[in-house]
Amino acid sequence: MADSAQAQKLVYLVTGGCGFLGEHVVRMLLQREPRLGELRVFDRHLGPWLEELKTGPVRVTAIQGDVTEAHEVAAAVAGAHVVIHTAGLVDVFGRASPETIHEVNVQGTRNVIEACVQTGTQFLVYTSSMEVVGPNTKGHPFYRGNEDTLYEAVHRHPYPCSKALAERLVLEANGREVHGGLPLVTCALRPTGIYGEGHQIMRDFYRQGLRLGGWLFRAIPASVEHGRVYVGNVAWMHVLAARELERRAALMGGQVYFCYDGSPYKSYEDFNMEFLGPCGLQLVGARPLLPYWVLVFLAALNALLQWLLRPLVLYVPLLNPYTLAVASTTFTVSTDKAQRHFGYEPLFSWEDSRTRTILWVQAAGSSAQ
Ligand SMILES: NC(=O)C1=CN([C@@H]2O[C@H](COP(=O)(O)OP(=O)(O)OC[C@H]3O[C@@H](n4cnc5c(N)ncnc54)[C@H](O)[C@@H]3O)[C@@H](O)[C@H]2O)C=CC1
Ligand SMILES: CC(C)[C@@H](O)CC[C@@H](C)[C@H]1CC[C@H]2[C@@H]3[C@H](O)CC4=CC(=O)CC[C@]4(C)[C@H]3CC[C@]12C
Repeated sequence: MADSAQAQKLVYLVTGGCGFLGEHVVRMLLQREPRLGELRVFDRHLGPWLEELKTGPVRVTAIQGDVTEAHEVAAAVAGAHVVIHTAGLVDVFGRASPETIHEVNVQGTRNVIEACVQTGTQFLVYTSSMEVVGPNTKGHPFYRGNEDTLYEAVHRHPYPCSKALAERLVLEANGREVHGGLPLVTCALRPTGIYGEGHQIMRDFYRQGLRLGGWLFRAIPASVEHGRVYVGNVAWMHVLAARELERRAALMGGQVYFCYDGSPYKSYEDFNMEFLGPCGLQLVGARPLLPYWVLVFLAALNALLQWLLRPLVLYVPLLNPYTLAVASTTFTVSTDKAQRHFGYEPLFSWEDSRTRTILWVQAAGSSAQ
C-alpha cells in the first residue's frame, strides 16, 4: 500500500540546526512536516532550547558534531531521508581565518555530500547565499535580478568564495549514485540578507544605538537598495524544498532558488530602522553624514587595527572594507522560480515578519540593559 503522509515517518537531518536560520528550520519542521518521524539536529554548539523539543511526538536527536569531521557527518547522515545543510561560518568581519572559513563551508559541505553518497541518503537541500552571485568586487548593482540574470560573479573575500564553491559542489553532485543505486537529488537555496528573531547583527545595531543615546548615523545613501528576507519564510522554503525535492526531482534537481518574500526593498540601514525605530532609535541624516572616501578610510583603518591587535584581542567592528562595499551596492532580487518549481509562497506577510522582529529586538534590547 502506498505510504500516506500520516504513515510515512521519515528521518530529517539539519546541520547547523542551532544557528539563527537553523533553529527556525528545526521549529518549522516540527510544526509543518507531517512526515517527520525523527529530527536530527547537528551542530558544533547545541542550544539548551533543544531539550524543550524532546517532549513532543517527534523524536528529536541532538548531535554535537563538526562538519569538518567526515566520520561525524557520516554517522549523523546514516539513515536520514533528507539533509538540510545550513551549517557554516558566516563571517565577513574577520573573526575566522580564510582557511577556517574554507574548511567549514567547503570541506564541510564536501563531507555532507560524500556522507549522503556513502550512506544512501538521496535528498540534500543546501543553504547557499545571495553572496554566491554578488555584490561582485567591481561594485556592480544587481537590480531586481533573478536566478537567470547574467551577472559577473567575481569574488575575493573568503566568505563568498567559500559559498560559491560549496554551492557548485552541491549542484554538481546532483545525479550521483548513492549507496543502494539511486540518484542523489540536490538543490541550493540563496537567501538574501536574512532578518528576524535571532539576528545577532540587528541586535548589535540596536545595542550600538542604545549606547549612542538612541541615535544611529546614516552611512549609506537611502538609494542603495538591499533585498532582505524574513527568517521564517527562509525556513519555510527549506521545509517545502526538502518535501518537494522527492516528488519533483527531475525539475528541482541541480537547481538554485533565491529566497524571497514581501519584505520591502530599502537600504540596509533604512530597512533596519523598520524595527529599530519602533524600539526607540532614530537614524540621523537624510544623506550620509560622512563623505564616502572618509568611510573608506575608516574601514581601512579598522582593517589595519584588526590586523595589529589580533595577537592581543579580536577587534571585529561592523565597518570594514568588505561590509562597506556590500552595504554600498544595490542587490535586490525579483523572482518566482521557487513558486513555479515547488509551490513556495511566503508563510509570513511583511507586516507579520516586521511585528515578530520588533518584539524580538525589544526583548533582546531589554535583556542588554
Ligand atoms: N545570516 C544571513 O543573512 C544569511 C545566511 N546564509 C547562510 O545560512 C546559513 C546559516 O546562517 P546563519 O544562521 O546566519 O549563521 P549562524 O552562525 O547563526 O548559524 C550557523 C550554525 O552552524 C554551526 N556551525 C558552524 N560551524 C560548524 C561546524 N564546523 N560544524 C557544525 N556546525 C557548525 C554554528 O554553530 C551555527 O549554529 C549559512 O550557511 C549562511 O551562509 C545565507 C544568506 C544570508
Ligand atoms: C557600518 C555600515 C557600513 C553598515 O551599514 C554595515 C552593514 C553590514 C554589516 C551589512 C550590510 C550588508 C550585510 C550582508 C548582506 O546582507 C549579505 C549577507 C549574506 C550572507 O550570506 C551572510 C551575511 C551577509 C554577508 C550580510 C552581513 C552584514 C552586511 C555586510
